[in-house]
Amino acid sequence: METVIDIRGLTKTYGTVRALDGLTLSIPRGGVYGILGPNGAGKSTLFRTLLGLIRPTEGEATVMGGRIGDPASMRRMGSMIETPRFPPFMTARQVLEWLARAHGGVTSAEIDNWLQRVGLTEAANRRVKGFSVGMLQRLGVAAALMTKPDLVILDEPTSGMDPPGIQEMRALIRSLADHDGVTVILASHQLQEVQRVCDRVAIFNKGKVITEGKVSDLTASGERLRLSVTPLAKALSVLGDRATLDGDVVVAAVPRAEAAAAIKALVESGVDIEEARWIGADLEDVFMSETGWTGVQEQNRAG
Ligand SMILES: Nc1ncnc2c1ncn2[C@@H]1O[C@H](COP(=O)(O)OP(=O)(O)OP(=O)(O)O)[C@@H](O)[C@H]1O
Repeated sequence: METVIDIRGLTKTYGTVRALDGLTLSIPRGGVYGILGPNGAGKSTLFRTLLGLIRPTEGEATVMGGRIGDPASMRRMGSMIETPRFPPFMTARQVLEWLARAHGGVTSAEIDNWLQRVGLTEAANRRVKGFSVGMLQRLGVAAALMTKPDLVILDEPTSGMDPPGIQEMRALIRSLADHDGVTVILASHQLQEVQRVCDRVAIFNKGKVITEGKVSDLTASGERLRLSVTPLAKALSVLGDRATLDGDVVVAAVPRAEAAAAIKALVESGVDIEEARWIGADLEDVFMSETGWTGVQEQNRAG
């Protein structure tokens, strides 16, 4: 596997807080890679470290073969960290022209193309001080990509966007990976979006990677058998702690290899099975089980 980022034992401490705690991770070239984790898990700290904005306390990382801060590697990397800020009196086009002059090698046709790809053609000549958060995010993405990086890091690229904006951003991110050959690394709390757009993800907690893999593998490993049965109580007692009740159906965490035996046990106990089908876990289920988060805990906190 060709990698764009190799991280070995990266630690960043702030006083007693270990924002990154011996983090080790390799990110493959190509595709869209998601970094997930609850608030404070260390996602932004990792991005800032990779971009050379903060120094790690221990450990090392290479970005496209170069050490952190290596100018040749940094030139091949674009980024948008949090909602970007631009001089408010400039128009969107002026912002890109200004950044293009600083970087060099970006034509005005390319600026037009990026304005169009991020959906800002109509707003191109409006001052950014009137822009919504979502519009600033789009302009930030155009600014990050205009210099034709091989790798782009996007921290919460859809935060503050409305559903159509999120959909457009998803299509843009996919097209960057699929048609422009850019490796996209993004952090997001919007797990449904991540599941739709990312090829692989790493789930962080407390400065460490707790799970990493292809989205399809992670969600397949959480498959459940969904059973419409009567009587419910009998089915629950036969399946034991493998089963939970979801409304009026039983959801059983039974491996495929054991499914036939579980169904036979139900039938032999006098349970009628009206329907049995497999349902995949979604990324939210995987995230919650890996990070130990439960809806009940969250409701208790809110209450
Ligand atoms: N400059 C700083 N000074 C002190 N502590 C910091 C600093 N930056 C981050 N931290 C702490 O480091 C930990 C990791 O923070 P970080 O912002 O990397 O998490 P995150 O996963 O990006 O969170 P979020 O999802 O909320 O953006 C947190 O406990 C945070 O409070």
